[in-house]
Amino acid sequence: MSLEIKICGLSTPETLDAALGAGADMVGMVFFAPSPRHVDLATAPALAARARGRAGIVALTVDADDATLAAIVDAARPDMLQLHGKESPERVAAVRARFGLPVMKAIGIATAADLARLSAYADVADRLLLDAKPPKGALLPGGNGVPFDWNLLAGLDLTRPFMLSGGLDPDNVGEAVRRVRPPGIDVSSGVERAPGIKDPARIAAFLRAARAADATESEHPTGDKPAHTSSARETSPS
Ligand SMILES: O=C(O)c1ccccc1N[C@@H]1O[C@H](COP(=O)(O)O)[C@@H](O)[C@H]1O
Repeated sequence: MSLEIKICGLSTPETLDAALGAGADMVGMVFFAPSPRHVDLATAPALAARARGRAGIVALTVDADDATLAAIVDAARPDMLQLHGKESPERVAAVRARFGLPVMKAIGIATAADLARLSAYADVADRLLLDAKPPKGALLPGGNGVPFDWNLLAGLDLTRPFMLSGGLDPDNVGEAVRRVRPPGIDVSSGVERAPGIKDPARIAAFLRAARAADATESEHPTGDKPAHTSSARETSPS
């Protein structure tokens, strides 16, 4: 299965087209007012219509209540919900049941202790997004452009597919793909020229570098099969 690539925080038709044209598998819209990438409910339908059928549409929310989620689902008709706040496993399960959409739960990683939280979420989410924990004082829970120590993922054995994120950019994504060999990757600020302003050239460079590393790794693996693939199933939580 080839690497799935998500470009997140797209908020204009031009940059959305850049991501689609460069071959992104998923495109993310951020519904979180403090973010410079925030998309409002009036803008979302046209953006989503542009992407529909060409890439998976992911709606990113942060600790949103049911009414807010309902409005977002109504406006964007996403293919997947990304929960990027402090949602508990119970809340993830409830959102999934209520909206009937696959859910990707973001988990902040800073130390090995953070990995202990993964299995509870793997039981209820369709996918996990392994992101860096926000730096102290950060205004956003994600989209901060900081990586975490990928060595922490060595030997990880997950029952769900995951996406690697946090501080990826066109220069480091090849190394990330070769070292971690994640099923998917996600990027936001690393393909911007300024906070919230996506750069079509950086989007294309990111996809090129990631695809090249994935192709090389598939043809000439440089290491052992990563442990996280040993039991990962493409099934959904019941
Ligand atoms: O992008 C945002 O503005 C954002 C806001 C609130 C929560 C998450 C957000 N983005 C997600 O964070 C990861 C990592 O971002 P980055 O690549 O390090 O900038 C990104 O993939 C988004 O899914």
